[in-house]
Amino acid sequence: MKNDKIYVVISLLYILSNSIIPFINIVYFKYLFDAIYFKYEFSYITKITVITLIINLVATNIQIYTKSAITLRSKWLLVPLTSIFCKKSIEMDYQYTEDQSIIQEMNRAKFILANGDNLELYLAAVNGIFIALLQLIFIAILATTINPLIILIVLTVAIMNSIVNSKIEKKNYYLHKESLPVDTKWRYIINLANDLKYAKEVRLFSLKKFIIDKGDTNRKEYFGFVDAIHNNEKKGLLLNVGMNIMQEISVMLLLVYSVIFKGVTIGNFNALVSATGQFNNSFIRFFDHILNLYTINHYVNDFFEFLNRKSNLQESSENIKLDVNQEAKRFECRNVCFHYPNDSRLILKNINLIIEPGECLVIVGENGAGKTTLIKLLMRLYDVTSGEILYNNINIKDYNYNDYMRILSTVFQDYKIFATSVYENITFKTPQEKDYELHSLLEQNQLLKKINSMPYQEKTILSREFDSDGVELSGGQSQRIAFCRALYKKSPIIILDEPSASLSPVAENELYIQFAKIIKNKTTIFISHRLSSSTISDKICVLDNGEIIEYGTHIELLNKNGIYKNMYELQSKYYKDIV
Ligand SMILES: Nc1ncnc2c1ncn2[C@@H]1O[C@H](COP(=O)(O)OP(=O)(O)OP(=O)(O)O)[C@@H](O)[C@H]1O
Repeated sequence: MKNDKIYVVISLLYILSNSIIPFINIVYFKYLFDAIYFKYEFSYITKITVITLIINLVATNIQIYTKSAITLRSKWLLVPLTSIFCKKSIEMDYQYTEDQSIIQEMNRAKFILANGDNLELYLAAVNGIFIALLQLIFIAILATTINPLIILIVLTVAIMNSIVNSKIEKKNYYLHKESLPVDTKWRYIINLANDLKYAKEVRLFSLKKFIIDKGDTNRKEYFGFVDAIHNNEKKGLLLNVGMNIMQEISVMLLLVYSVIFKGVTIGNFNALVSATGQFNNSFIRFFDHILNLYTINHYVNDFFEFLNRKSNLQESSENIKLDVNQEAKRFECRNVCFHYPNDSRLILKNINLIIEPGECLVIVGENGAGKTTLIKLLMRLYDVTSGEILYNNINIKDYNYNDYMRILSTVFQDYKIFATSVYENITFKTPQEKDYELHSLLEQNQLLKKINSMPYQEKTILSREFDSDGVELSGGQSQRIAFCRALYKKSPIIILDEPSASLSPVAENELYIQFAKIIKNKTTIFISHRLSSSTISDKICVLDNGEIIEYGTHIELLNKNGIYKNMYELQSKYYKDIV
């Protein structure tokens, strides 16, 4: 209704035209047979025939027009619904993207949109229910005026059939639900063969057999579910056929009895035969549609459950505004402890840390020490389990969430380059003729020469997926694009999670020197495994098993003769050895 009011009007016309046709025809034949049997005048027969024909003609035309309009509009409805889904997917908490149960819920919600037929089927089921219901009402009224017992028999059998079918559909929905993760896994496996991201690993580690065997094992498991679904359907069909045969025999016997002993006319006999057939058909369709609706409704429920999923981030009534143009302020972690929602293991324990405005802090530590997790908390991708994080002496939960996101810029370890132009990849704006800011950023990050050599300079698409003139950048070049993106955002705080992972040591060194020039007054927090980066930092924080074990300047930590000094000396020894 919200997205397409005309659809509702068209549907009403469609429902009315479809439900009236069978009823009119049964009534027509009733009068026709009686007219022939009782030898009515020919003009009477002509009159009822012409009226029936006109009604049929008008109703059929409406039916044809509305049916095609409905098909078209149901397809169109996919567009606004997909937008709603995309909007929610983007707005939902980041932490949900790491939660398997929510990823599964999202996949089930996608089911209604993924294949346009599902939405069409859903809408057709809604219309079908109303059509069948109106047909049932018309025919029941007609048949009851002649012999109510017949409707009773047909109704009983139809209800029994429907109960059997609904039980089977319910079982099948749960089987299908169970089969979905298996199917998703299969899609992931076959994707490994086609997705060029994995092309190198697949070839170098001879993964052909590994992938195909895994795919085959998975399919066997999946077909176990498909088999069970088919067996259920077979059982249901057998029961339906048995009950229908019994119903037809008893109705026929009753009708013959009514004609011989109860004086039912030949017109009424014919009307009852047609009415029971039609009633049966309409009832089966009515329940078929209800079942379809019931089954798809599970997915529609998943769709709405996903849309209605509330944010897990703790809301604060404060909603304090932040100005993105303001200078950086002080960050403070006070007794911060954290565990992930699906795991009670404490990943961060009593973190106390101050990051002064404009300071450059490097977080170092072994794999799994909790560095990225600490950054996720600073970025409010997760809320702390206990303790608090303050920005400008105010708990970060009290700021308007979108404002808070705006003051942060990030380059992740697994940053993504989008299949769009250099310009859009950095600015996320529609291209302008001359963007001097972008130009100088490209220059500072040593990308200008490369970009100028591309077929359409900054308008060149950074992928060959849709465009043969597109360009695939190297890891280091892509990382520089990600840097430009973070700097173009002009936020006072920059967070970098292993920003130099794809750079050579020389390039890394150059990047840090330039970076130090560019960031000037910004607060910078970054994770790095290469300790050469820590020489440009103001402070270093060493994390071990979720705890800060050392904190201070590069010189202070070297003098401390602790873990940092060991790590640093080990790494510089490698560099020297290489040299
Ligand atoms: N979404 C998650 N759910 C549950 N546990 C997680 C999640 N993400 C990370 N962890 C766990 O938290 C711990 C710390 O991970 P984190 O990524 O913060 O470490 P890190 O110091 O950044 O490691 P690395 O240097 O390898 O990137 C690890 O034991 C990891 O398994």
